[in-house]
Amino acid sequence: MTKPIQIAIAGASGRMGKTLIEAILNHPDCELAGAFDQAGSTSIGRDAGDFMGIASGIAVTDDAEAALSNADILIDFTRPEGTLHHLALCEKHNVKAVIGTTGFEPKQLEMLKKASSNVAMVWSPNMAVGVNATFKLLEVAAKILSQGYDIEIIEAHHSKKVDAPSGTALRMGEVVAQGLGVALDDVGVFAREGITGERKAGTIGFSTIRGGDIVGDHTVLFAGMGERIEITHKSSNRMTYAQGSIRAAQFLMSHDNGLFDMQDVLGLKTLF
Ligand SMILES: NC(=O)C1=CN([C@@H]2O[C@H](COP(=O)(O)OP(=O)(O)OC[C@H]3O[C@@H](n4cnc5c(N)ncnc54)[C@H](OP(=O)(O)O)[C@@H]3O)[C@@H](O)[C@H]2O)C=CC1
Ligand SMILES: O=C(O)C1=N[C@H](C(=O)O)C[C@H](O)C1
Repeated sequence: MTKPIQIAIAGASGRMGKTLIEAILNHPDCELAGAFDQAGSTSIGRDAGDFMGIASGIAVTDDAEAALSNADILIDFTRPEGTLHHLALCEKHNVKAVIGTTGFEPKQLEMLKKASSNVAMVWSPNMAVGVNATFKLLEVAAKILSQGYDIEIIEAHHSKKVDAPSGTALRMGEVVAQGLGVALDDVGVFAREGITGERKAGTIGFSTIRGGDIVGDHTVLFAGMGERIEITHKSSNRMTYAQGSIRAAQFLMSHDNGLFDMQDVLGLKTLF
């Protein structure tokens, strides 16, 4: 019998933190090794399973190092500055990391990549299997529709989301741009207001919707003359992100260092 994977959760009281704790407590091959959050969070000192009426035996702490001390893997869905701090602790304590946080500035992303030379890490803006399948579909669509189609990416999320466009929308833009043989930095259009002039051919536009409890919708629109193609993914439950994160944790158990994404975890890079 293989030993259960010991997993610590950062941002334990967040939307994803709680979903991850629920997924781990219900998973036959994983154990909750620690749960932590920021000092001052109302969850500190409470049992990590409190919100679902379960006694997990793990108290939420504001001592990240203590929470990581018995962990094989950290799963972190917090904010870029928090994630980078936690990664430094992972380096110190030889803990692998599954990172779902989005909204990194380019400099912060460099720091994350640097940490992966010592920490085995999966970082993906979206852990859901369906979204990663959609990335693959977009790769193909962009190649077929590279001429004569205007490309727009529309995303919608709940009112509490703090970054825009979503990490997933940006990754979709990167995948499409790569399919077109250009860099997203050169063709991305992130805002339109006033007299914008006609749409410039070859650009990729982004639109953001924020409202209510929308878990996460993404559409890539290829608008041609006389026809439109829309590739859409809609999330209705955060558990898909949590289950994907656990698959990422299982994948990392056989790696000592390096930066991977969900395409690696799901074996999609070599599919076609
Ligand atoms: N890759 C994927 O599949 C997905 C990624 N995400 C991303 O995950 C992140 C979290 O999303 P969500 O759970 O909705 O957000 P929440 O705001 O619900 O949760 C964030 C958690 O992180 C904590 N936190 C905030 N700032 C810091 C910090 N500087 N250091 C340490 N902890 C901090 C919060 O604590 P406090 O409450 O005290 O502020 C809270 O517990 C976002 O970047 C989001 O885009 C979300 C879903 C799927
Ligand atoms: O903040 C969220 O909720 C989500 N964030 C991720 C992103 O920015 O792409 C993934 C998912 O869309 C939910």
